[in-house]
Amino acid sequence: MALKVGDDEGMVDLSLGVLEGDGIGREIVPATVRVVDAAMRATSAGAITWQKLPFGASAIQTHGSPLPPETQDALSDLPGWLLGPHDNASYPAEFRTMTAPGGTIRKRYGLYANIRPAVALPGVRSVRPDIDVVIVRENTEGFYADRNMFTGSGEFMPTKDVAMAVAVVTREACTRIARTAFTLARQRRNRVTVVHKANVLPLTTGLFLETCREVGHEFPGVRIDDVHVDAMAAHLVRGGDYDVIVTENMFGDILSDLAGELSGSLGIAASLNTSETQAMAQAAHGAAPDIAGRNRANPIAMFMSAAMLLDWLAQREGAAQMGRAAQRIRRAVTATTTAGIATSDLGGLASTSEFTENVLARVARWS
Ligand SMILES: NC(=O)c1ccc[n+]([C@@H]2O[C@H](COP(=O)([O-])OP(=O)(O)OC[C@H]3O[C@@H](n4cnc5c(N)ncnc54)[C@H](O)[C@@H]3O)[C@@H](O)[C@H]2O)c1
Ligand SMILES: CC(C)[C@H](C(=O)O)[C@@H](O)C(=O)O
Repeated sequence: MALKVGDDEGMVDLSLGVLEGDGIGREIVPATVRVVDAAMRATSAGAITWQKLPFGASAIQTHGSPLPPETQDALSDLPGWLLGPHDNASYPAEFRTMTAPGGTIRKRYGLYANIRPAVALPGVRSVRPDIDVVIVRENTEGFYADRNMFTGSGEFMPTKDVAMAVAVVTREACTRIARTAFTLARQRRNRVTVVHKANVLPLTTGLFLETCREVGHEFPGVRIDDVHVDAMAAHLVRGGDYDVIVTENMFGDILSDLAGELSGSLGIAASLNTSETQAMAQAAHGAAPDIAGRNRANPIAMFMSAAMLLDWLAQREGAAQMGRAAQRIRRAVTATTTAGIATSDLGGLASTSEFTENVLARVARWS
């Protein structure tokens, strides 16, 4: 792994990957690199060497694949990276039949836990200003699994008039994601809510629920309850108070977009994908082709995802200064929104670059 804790001060010498992706990724990812570098400098946390790797539509042009082998090889050796959103729906037809590249990366590197917090920011509009939940999404199975007994890969068509997708749920994957959720709840408000659909899918989501309940016995201080996914959608809008929500892959995909938008905008919905050894910062939102190239995208989700990555690396390596750099990014973002500066998705007037410059100024100001 390309991470060295350099000296007694905990300064790091670190290589991280950068995969810009498509659409607004080309705006928000370079902005994030600047913000992370500024926060590392301001906290004397050390230096990051960024490895820019081919990914997305531009990689189809240059390397014949949205996720070329050289990118995959490079990621194997890195402790972490920033992944911009891809606009796979716009790729040429032969690439649209493949698993979306973001999903492929999660499975290829075993990034089984997708941690997606939803919390409102000060100073900007929010449907649920009180929301403070973390959705822990199982990232490798369900309908996204690419091993099934019929084809060994995702969806298939037994005849030209019938299409099928087989959801895979294993006790092993449920156990590890449940442990992630309960461990996180211990650092928060000691409550885990399992979201499932066991009234209709008692074998697959039933196994998920049963396994989470079993794992709950390992964490006696943490309260556990469960809610059907359709009811959870209603409870989240209505104002239900939850702490950690653990759920399977596709339910987590949908509920995290809902929770992000309720907190203010999809543009602030951060996420971190992790295994035991690697982590990938990735906004929960997509490439937003409707606003791409117009300097209108909200970069907060990507900034906050990067802060989550720094925290994860800091914890794993015992490099406390990197945790301070993460905290510096979060404080600079909230100070900026508190000052009433926000992009249009949050009701503000700032462009992506104006918002970024404001955050950069605040990152430096406290040094
Ligand atoms: N993680 C990923 O890489 C990822 C996630 C979701 C969708 N996608 C892909 O992105 C493409 C577009 O998908 P979609 O339109 O369904 O979802 P989307 O998340 O790209 O956009 C949904 C809506 O949210 C807005 N939005 C999203 N991010 C924003 C931001 N940072 N700032 C301001 N507004 C923002 C968009 O303008 C749009 O109105 C598709 O090709 C899809 O497959 C990729
Ligand atoms: C584009 C797609 C692979 C992705 C998903 O469905 O997981 C997206 O919605 C996300 O949440 O990152």
